[in-house]
Amino acid sequence: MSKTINSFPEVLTIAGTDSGGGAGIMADLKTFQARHVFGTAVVVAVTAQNTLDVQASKLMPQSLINAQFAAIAEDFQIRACKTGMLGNSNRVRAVVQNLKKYNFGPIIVDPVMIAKGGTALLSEEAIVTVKRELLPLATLITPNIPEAEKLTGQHIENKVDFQKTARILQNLGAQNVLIKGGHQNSDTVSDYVLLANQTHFWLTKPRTHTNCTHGTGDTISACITAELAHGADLATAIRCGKNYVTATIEHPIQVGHGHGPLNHWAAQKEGLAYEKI
Ligand SMILES: Nc1ncnc2c1ncn2[C@@H]1O[C@H](COP(=O)(O)OP(=O)(O)O)[C@@H](O)[C@H]1O
Ligand SMILES: Cc1ncc(COP(=O)(O)OP(=O)(O)O)c(N)n1
Repeated sequence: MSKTINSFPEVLTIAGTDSGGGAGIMADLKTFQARHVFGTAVVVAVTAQNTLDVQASKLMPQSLINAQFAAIAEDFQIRACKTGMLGNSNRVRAVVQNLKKYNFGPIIVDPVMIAKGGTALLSEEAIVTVKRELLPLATLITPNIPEAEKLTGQHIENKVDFQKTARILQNLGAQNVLIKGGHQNSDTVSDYVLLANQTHFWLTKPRTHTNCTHGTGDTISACITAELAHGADLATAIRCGKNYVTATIEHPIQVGHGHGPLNHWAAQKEGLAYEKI
């Protein structure tokens, strides 16, 4: 007789798909799988994308977004969730309404705006909606440098700028802030964390010189979501996210001809696989 294993926390990603398998919902689900949580998804947008560029995209009708939320709420006990590509103001509002309606645990907001190739994944007008309506729901917001600059109007060049910007994001309503430093021009990559209780710290790793960094933002936020669902405290979850994404970048795989995807097997090789099963 087969034995049912029922010890995987259930989590949710609310984002866009990437036909090339490297970013968006695809990166989230690969990370969830590697971190031993059961991943579900609300598809807000579909993109025709590969490692070279985003070639087309379509936003899902709001009724279908609502229906996906309802289907998940009816059948799963979501312990933590994250948002990614949300497209435009109406879709951001639809997501906000659903997040208020259902209790899906801690909300990790990755305010995805622009793909590596330069394509906008969030309309300019929607940035204000994210700021006013989504940010106050965020347990943690995880912008990269350009996203943090857009949300706050603050230019980020040095460590003090990171700190000021994180404080502005908290004043806008996000409880905790992680500003990712991948877009710096340096031999190390430093991310800055400001927690709700004002504890703050830097997470610094050597920069890997590779073009296989497609999906890094999705991956770190998905890993943090998974760890929170396992019951980790936020600081531990963020440190784990940083270790996980670093491992996936440090051991590149050869897929596609542009910005390659991450190696989601790498973290397991490094003994970072979740032990509690
Ligand atoms: N070349 C790299 N080497 C090591 N870590 C990196 C590299 N590029 C990005 N990271 C890390 O990956 C995560 C995502 O970074 P970032 O590129 O800033 O965000 P996004 O993918 O959203 O643009 C961060 O933790 C960052 O420090
Ligand atoms: C559908 C979709 N969602 C998000 C992204 C952006 O992913 P991110 O990890 O922030 O960065 P790059 O993929 O641009 O490196 C995406 N491209 N597609």
